Amino acid sequence: MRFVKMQGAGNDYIYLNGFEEEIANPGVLAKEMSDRHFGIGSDGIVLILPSESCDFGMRMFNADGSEAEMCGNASRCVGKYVYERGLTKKKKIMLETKAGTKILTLRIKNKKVESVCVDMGEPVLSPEKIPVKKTGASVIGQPFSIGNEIFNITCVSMGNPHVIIFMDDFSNRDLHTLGKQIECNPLFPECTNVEFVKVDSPESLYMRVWERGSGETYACGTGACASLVAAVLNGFSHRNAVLHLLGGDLEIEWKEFDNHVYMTGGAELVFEGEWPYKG
Ligand SMILES: N[C@H](CCC[C@H](N)C(=O)O)C(=O)O
Repeated sequence: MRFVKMQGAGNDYIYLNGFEEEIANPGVLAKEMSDRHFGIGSDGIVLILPSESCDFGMRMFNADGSEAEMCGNASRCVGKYVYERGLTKKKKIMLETKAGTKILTLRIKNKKVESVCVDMGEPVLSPEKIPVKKTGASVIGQPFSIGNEIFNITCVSMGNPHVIIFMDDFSNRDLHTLGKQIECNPLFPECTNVEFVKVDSPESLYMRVWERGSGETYACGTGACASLVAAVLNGFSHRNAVLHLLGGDLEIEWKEFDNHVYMTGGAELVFEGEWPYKG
């Protein structure tokens, strides 16, 4: 099976072309391929698929084999893949995901995709839709205790669940332990992605992420969008800010006129190859 490994802000996935390959058991494949010692090594796999309602479809599986509704960094890489490999000539691409249709706008330079802006849609704040076991219209800066510490949490869905914790400094914190403890806490019936955010200025935020199903990754596009929304709701940032992640920067804007969040960033090919059929 042919595969392509790509990364967006260091969030690396293996992309499989569903137009050419029969991909049975993608969850099992995701676990095997993602293994950094016995496989190719990645944060998960992404299937690029035909779609009846859109130009293309995308499905994404975490490194543990679980399927996520949406992946921001992968959506930009899919844009680069389909354009540069001649699957489309369009620079505005409708992408079907489990979290609805996302619109990609490609910026092209010398026939290459230089960056992609994704209309990520509206953030979801209602606890039962995220889901988070809380009452009320939203969860913004509410206390949540883990071990003997109390954190203020803000919950946002960008098609997939996110909990955002603002910290003055996360450089000497054990985010792995904290991330693991929060990811499948009973408060989150479908588990959650966890973002730790340090506000640098109203236009600049530092973020680290513990992803549901993949652990710490270098970046998370939906997480960056959710963090910006959380920062605005808590009065920490403007509606347009740069999110600095371990693997690079993303520009996020939560527009007032349509309530949609727009994410702009790069997408890069790492390498491609062939995966042997096993069994
Ligand atoms: N890294 C991805 C999100 C993966 C989300 C996944 N870990 C889940 O929701 O289970 C992004 O760029 O948006």
